[in-house]
Amino acid sequence: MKVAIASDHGGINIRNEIIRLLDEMNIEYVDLGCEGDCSVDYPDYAIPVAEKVVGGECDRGILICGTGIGMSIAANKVKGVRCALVHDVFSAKATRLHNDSNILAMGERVIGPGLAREIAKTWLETNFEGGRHENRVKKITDYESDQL
Ligand SMILES: O=C(CO)[C@H](O)[C@H](O)[C@H](O)COP(=O)(O)O
Repeated sequence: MKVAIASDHGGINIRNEIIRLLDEMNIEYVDLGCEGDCSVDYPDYAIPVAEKVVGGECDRGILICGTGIGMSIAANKVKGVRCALVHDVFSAKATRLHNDSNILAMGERVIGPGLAREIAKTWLETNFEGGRHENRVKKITDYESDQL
């Protein structure tokens, strides 16, 4: 598995924590910033991560900003992205099992690094359940295909 990861200035500490986790899990990753700690715009980071995932260069993406909301909104504009904004371990597991989410968004002004690490670990280790969920996800991708 290869992961694309990025944050804005509001998510640097959790991004560093998740990079440590990826190293411990021997998961390959590409870090798309942000560099330094000055104020940046979350779409400039969400969209490149999303494009790496839907383009096939990476299998999954992880995005962190202050709330995770801006990152998830921006990433979900990219066709093929199913970005889940998650702040608890139950939802991290459920969104992989049921939604086959391919990007995880979290907010550093919402949760601490310890919980973020548990969420990311669970999300990375959980496989899509398929079955009844296949057709539900297909309805989303079919809708996307019908868009311009
Ligand atoms: O986009 C966001 C909210 O939806 C992120 O939380 C950003 O990190 C946040 O908006 C940045 O805010 P700041 O006041 O410019 O640091």
